[in-house]
Amino acid sequence: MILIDGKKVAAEMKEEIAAKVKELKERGEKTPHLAAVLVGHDGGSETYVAYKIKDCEAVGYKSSLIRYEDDVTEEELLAKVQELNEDDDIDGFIVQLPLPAHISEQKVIEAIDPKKDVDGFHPENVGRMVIGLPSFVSATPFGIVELLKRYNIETSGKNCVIVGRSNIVGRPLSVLMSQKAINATVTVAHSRTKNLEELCKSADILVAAIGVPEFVKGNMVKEGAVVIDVGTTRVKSDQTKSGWKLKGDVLFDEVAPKCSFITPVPGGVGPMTRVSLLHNTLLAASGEIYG
Ligand SMILES: NC(=O)C1=CN([C@@H]2O[C@H](COP(=O)(O)OP(=O)(O)OC[C@H]3O[C@@H](n4cnc5c(N)ncnc54)[C@H](OP(=O)(O)O)[C@@H]3O)[C@@H](O)[C@H]2O)C=CC1
Ligand SMILES: Nc1nc(=O)c2c([nH]1)NC[C@@H]1CN(c3ccc(C(=O)N[C@@H](CCC(=O)O)C(=O)O)cc3)C=[N+]21
Repeated sequence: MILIDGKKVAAEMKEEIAAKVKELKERGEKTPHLAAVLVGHDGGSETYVAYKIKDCEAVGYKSSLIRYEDDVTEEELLAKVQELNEDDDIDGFIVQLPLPAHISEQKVIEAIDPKKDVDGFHPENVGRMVIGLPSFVSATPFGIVELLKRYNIETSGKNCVIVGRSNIVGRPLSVLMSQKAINATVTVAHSRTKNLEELCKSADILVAAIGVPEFVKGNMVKEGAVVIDVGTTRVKSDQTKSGWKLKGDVLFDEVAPKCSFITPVPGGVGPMTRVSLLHNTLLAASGEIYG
């Protein structure tokens, strides 16, 4: 069993990005600038946005954080998106999800200029990705594919089962995994899927992206499978200083001994999501996607 070290791969990618930023600066070009919009005080969102700012500093980007309280109106938020779209200094920005219930996430996502949509959530980027055109690809699926590549994991002709069909993870990952460069045969499972246990057991590559802690048990995994655990659920714990513990969607101790490769939580997919956002920001700054 090989433990996939997402933290290490992400650190390598960060170094590659930092080197490119250094070159840009030496050529006298603009410093890449990523902005993040955070609404409210959700613990998870606060953590992820704080990481994003730290990551930007580490590779030499400029970063900005725009904060709103929970009671911000949709109008105010849309006006800010417009302002960020028009701000020439900002190369890319993200609006952290989830948003409060009175704000339409879809409206906000569609208001983002696709050229600055480094999350890859705008329908234009999703559509371009589906037909294989240059696009910003959602950070988590991009990070997962990068992990498979860097560990030289064979994907061609393999049965890939993805549990979860969200717009930010499961669905875009299913598209990437079936593309010609990857060539997996993909099945997308969800809460209405029948015989999920058997289906998972048929997977050469099993991806769990559901948000149900320790859902995937040992008896659901084929001997020699590659298991990618996307889930990150914060559960209360009296064993940690913070009072929280992060749990994946995979019951690691049962599943790991059966795997050829497995990602841990934390330290697997999460760090790859973060570095993929940095990757997309560099693409946005260089105009490589849209010219
Ligand atoms: N590590 C990282 O970088 C990231 C981690 N995450 C984590 O990944 C997890 C999933 O996130 P996200 O994709 O946004 O989640 P969503 O809640 O948007 O989607 C969850 C998906 O899982 C399916 N599902 C839920 N319960 C079951 C079940 N019991 N059996 C089968 N399918 C089920 C749902 O089915 P249906 O559609 O039928 O409702 C849905 O398609 C979360 O823990 C999240 O925190 C998310 C993004 C990045
Ligand atoms: N607009 C938007 N874009 C996102 O990309 C986005 C979002 N909204 N909303 C929430 C989800 C979730 N997400 C994660 C990012 C990093 C880790 C991560 O770094 N995890 C670490 C541990 C983090 C910790 O210590 O809490 C790990 O797994 O090792 C996890 C999850 C991005 N998301």
